[in-house]
Amino acid sequence: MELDLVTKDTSWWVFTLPAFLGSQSLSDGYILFSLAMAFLSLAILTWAFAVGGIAWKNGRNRKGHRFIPGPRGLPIFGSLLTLSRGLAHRTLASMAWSRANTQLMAFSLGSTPVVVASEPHTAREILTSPHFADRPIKQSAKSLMFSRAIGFAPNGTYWRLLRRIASTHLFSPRRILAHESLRQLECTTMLRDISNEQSLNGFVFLRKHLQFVSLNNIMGSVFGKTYDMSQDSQELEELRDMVREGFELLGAFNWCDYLTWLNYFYDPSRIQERCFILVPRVRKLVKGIIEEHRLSKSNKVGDSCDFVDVLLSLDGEEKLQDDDIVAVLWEMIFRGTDTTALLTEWVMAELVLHPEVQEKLQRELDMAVKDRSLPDLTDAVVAKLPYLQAVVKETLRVHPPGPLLSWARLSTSDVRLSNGMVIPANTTAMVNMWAITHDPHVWEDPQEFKPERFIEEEVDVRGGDLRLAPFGAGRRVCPGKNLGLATVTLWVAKLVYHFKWDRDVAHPVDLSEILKLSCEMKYPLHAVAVQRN
Ligand code: HEM
Repeated sequence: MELDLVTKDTSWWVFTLPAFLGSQSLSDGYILFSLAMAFLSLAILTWAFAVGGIAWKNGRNRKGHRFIPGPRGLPIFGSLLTLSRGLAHRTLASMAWSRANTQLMAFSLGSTPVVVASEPHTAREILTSPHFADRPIKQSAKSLMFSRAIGFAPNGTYWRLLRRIASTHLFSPRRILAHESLRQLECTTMLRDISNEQSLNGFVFLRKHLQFVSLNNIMGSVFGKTYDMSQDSQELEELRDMVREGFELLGAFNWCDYLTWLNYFYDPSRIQERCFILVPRVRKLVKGIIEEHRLSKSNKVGDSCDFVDVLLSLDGEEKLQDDDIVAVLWEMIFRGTDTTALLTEWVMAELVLHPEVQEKLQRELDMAVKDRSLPDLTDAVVAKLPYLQAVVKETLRVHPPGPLLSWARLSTSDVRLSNGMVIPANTTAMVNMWAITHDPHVWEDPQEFKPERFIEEEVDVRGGDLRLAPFGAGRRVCPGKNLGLATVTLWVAKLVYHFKWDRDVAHPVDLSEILKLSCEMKYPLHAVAVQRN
């Protein structure tokens, strides 16, 4: 409710301004000036009394017996200017640490009230509360149909149906196992391509290979269709271009999400316009694949069918409209490709920088293959290798792909926390996982890359332990976590078993980050791959 009022407060002048500007009379000029001054004074006064900034006016953050502290930011903008550029997770962590606001900090993004938790206990209370099972939806996500997909569908019957279908037919252990042969095949192709590139250039640009293999991987299990880099160039290029454009649009910081009145005249990145151009292209491609499935009438059942077959076979109350199927499939391509590729790239960068860790891992992998007299590594084998698991966990700790857990939550009613603070309804809630995993009160030597810490202590990274929950937690926890972990673990195992990875002197490893939809290496990894097996 409050959000609506704030929107009205700030947008009325957009309509009246042109009339005033057109006026010639002196008295109209005075009126314009007085109104502007009145508006400014009101904004400054409201801001001056609102801890947390303008969106927390009228004591929104004082509903509990402890108030929620936070920075005022600027009048009208709140903390928008501070957080619109750079690495928001690091800026928010510094703010929370320097003000001792780690439990919960309130701030304003324009007219949107936001809280951020930077400590495991409050993070758990937020993520696992049924009152935070909704998400605020960005303009671009809505325009790109994501409100009909799992990630942004409001908590309700439709969202529960989608989660149930996906959990049973895409993410269950049986389905993940059924698609192992595809993962193996794609990985073998990647290893061959890496070897070729190394021979040709003397180094490997790993991101290109990881992005391609992850796209093919998800296309295989979701659409039952994979691409050959050398043959399917047109459709593949179209798909890659659409994914790239979608990432950019979803990841872009859009001022209009927080200052809705800007919509009328300010869209420097042309986000709306580009979304409108992208959607028909996505529809055309995905609907084409759906039609192919309908025409093939293969009636595939059981483990051999892909996710499109499953969605098309739904009947009765479960039956989905074509547009909803497109949205669900499109989201899977999105979530399935970036996270796994970029996490693997971070792992490999750390292994290049820490040769002692790489050697220890190689010894573990060599032993696993030798002891079992295997020709190569499998999902079942790698899942039981403690050091490999520890290396992946340590990378998730140092470089969580979603440092702010990618997509925020929205409170649907006033929520009282155990510390006495009350988060009012309609508040955007974030968890700064990066701050938690870099907090010296939570992790010893948090800046150091030390996989051994996970050998000494078993930590559940799938949402059970909020000291390290890179997949979120609670009912909106990432449904692709097991698939993501199985994929990354297998790729890392094979990359390290088959090659020794060294630094490339011409391209030093740089761990700088860039925060888009996920947090990526700003400078992609280049390394020298020396064949081992
Ligand atoms: C390394 C891999 C991955 C990481 C780190 C990751 C991380 C996350 C995070 C942090 C969330 C938000 C959770 C929350 O709000 O509590 C999320 C949600 C989601 N993820 Fe993942 N993810 C990964 C892989 C995948 C894969 C492979 C897929 C699908 C193919 C996927 C599909 C989704 C979907 C659909 C949601 C929305 C869930 C909902 O709102 O109900 N993710 N992921």
